[in-house]
Amino acid sequence: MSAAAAVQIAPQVAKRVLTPYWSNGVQKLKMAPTPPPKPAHGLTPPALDDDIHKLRCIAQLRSKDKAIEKYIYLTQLKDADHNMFYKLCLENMAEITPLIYTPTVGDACIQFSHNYRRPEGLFISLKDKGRIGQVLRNWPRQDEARIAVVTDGSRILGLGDLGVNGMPISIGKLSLYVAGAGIRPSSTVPICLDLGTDNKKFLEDPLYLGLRQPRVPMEIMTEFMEEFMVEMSRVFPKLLIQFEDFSTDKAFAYLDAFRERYPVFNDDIQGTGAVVLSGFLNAAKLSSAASGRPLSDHRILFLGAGSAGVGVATQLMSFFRLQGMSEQEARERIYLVDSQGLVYDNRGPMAEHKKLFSRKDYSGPPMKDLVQIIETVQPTALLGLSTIKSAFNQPVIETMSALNPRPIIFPLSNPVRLSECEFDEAIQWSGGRVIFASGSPFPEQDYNGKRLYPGQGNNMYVFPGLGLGAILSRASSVTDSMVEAASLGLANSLNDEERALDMVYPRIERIREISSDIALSVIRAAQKAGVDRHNDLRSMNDVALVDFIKSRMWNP
Ligand SMILES: NC(=O)C1=CN([C@@H]2O[C@H](COP(=O)(O)OP(=O)(O)OC[C@H]3O[C@@H](n4cnc5c(N)ncnc54)[C@H](O)[C@@H]3O)[C@@H](O)[C@H]2O)C=CC1
Ligand SMILES: CC(=O)C(=O)O
Ligand SMILES: [Mg+2]
Repeated sequence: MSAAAAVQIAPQVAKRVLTPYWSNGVQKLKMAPTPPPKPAHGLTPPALDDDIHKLRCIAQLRSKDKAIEKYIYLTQLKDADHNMFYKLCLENMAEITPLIYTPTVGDACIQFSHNYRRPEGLFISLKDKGRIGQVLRNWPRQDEARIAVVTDGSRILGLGDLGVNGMPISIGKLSLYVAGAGIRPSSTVPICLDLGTDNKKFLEDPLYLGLRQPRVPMEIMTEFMEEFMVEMSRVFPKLLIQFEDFSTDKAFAYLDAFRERYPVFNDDIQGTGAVVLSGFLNAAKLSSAASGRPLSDHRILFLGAGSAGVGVATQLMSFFRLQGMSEQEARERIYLVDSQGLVYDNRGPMAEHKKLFSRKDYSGPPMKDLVQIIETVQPTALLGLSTIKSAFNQPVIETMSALNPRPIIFPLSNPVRLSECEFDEAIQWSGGRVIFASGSPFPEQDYNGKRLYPGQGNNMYVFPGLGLGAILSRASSVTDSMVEAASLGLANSLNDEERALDMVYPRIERIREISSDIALSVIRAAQKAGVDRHNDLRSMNDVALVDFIKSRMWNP
């Protein structure tokens, strides 16, 4: 924020919007997302040098024992010197991503109200209904805004309803937009909506920074969301919106309600669908090479039928359809299991989002035991989006391994402590044959003298490139074809070395290169769908377009 912009904000307004309500004067107002200019000569030590300072910063980071302390250090570094923060991110992606994103961001959310130090992002609460536009106009960099990550805190990772403590998830995702796709930091807008919380512990916590009331009914939230989206499009006409970590009912409802009207996508449904399809395609190649089974013969079993599980199932189904299967054939490849067991028609009433994949070919008693379900379904792939730690136990993995020479097992729940299994367990119980990807990172393992690499099946591989492509093409909406293009762009981005190591996702260190490939595919898909508004890009060939994409990436 420029100094001029800072003085235009009446202090009492800035305080209301840019600090959570509960800070109530306890907190001194200080807004500084843009770093101050370089201090004049004499105001820094004589031997301060950027390259050496980088070593000093990484040493300070590594000197902290706890991940949450490292998170706090990095947050302060981002405030004080965002160039240095992003330099460290880009040069140490594998080390820093787990600190600014899952798993550590989960703890940062839980502790947000306790660790809060200074304003970052926009907080919009139920109390702002009727004047949301006025609140949005308090954002200091309106003209520059290109991407907002918006959460209502109702389902943060697998941690449940965290209310206004969900803000760090919007901040963390946007840091990955900057690091991973070169989105300019000043064009990112983290937003947390406060519609109350049903988290009893937070409601009783005197330090909790959100409204002290239960979540409002869906009808009231929908009126709020309508006003919010209209005002967002007025105040930020060039903005792409990513909905993040809304509870499943809201995630589907608001994606459906707004996706035709505004450039918006839901990361948990669509981003996760895209990233898991991509990893599944690479895993299926490895698995099919061992079993001789064609892609059309794979059967995928999901543990978890929420926004993420059904989002992935939908993406897989649409891919199978592109391969020439009928809708029914494609649907029949997929089996959902939720907290009540296998999802099938005769089980009784069920939520709308599960109906498409509800089985019609089973009508016996409820089937709850995962081993029994695996023996009945005989899946080639087992995907976990259930938030149930250790659900993929030894009998489950042994049963998958008895059925498949190379079982595909993806425990995708976040953060790491909710993962359905760990990498070393999956290796031991499958005799080293597992093809593995998880939502949060696990370390590489050695088994029988061979190094094995876990994939990270996390939407962080997709949303930066998808967002970059949508922003550069000025897409008026985010179509299914753009999401699919992002997924296939990622699947094709493995290089020879990664393929030789049986990896299903590329190394995270290559994220910039991957994001530019994904952005190219997304822009082409937007053009094909006719939703692009930057028509000059149409006449560029792919080489010129990739050069253009790279030239638009911000570098620290
Ligand atoms: N790897 C990635 O990129 C992503 C991972 N996720 C993770 O996926 C998880 C689920 O997210 P959502 O679908 O939005 O949540 P959700 O709460 O809507 O879905 C959870 C599902 O698991 C089922 N479930 C709960 N207990 C179960 C049990 N004992 N046995 C079988 N099923 C059970 C529920 O019935 C529900 O269908 C979260 O941990 C989230 O962090 C979400 C998005 C992206
Ligand atoms: C990765 C992600 O978006 C989630 O766990 O919700
Ligand atoms: Mg999410």
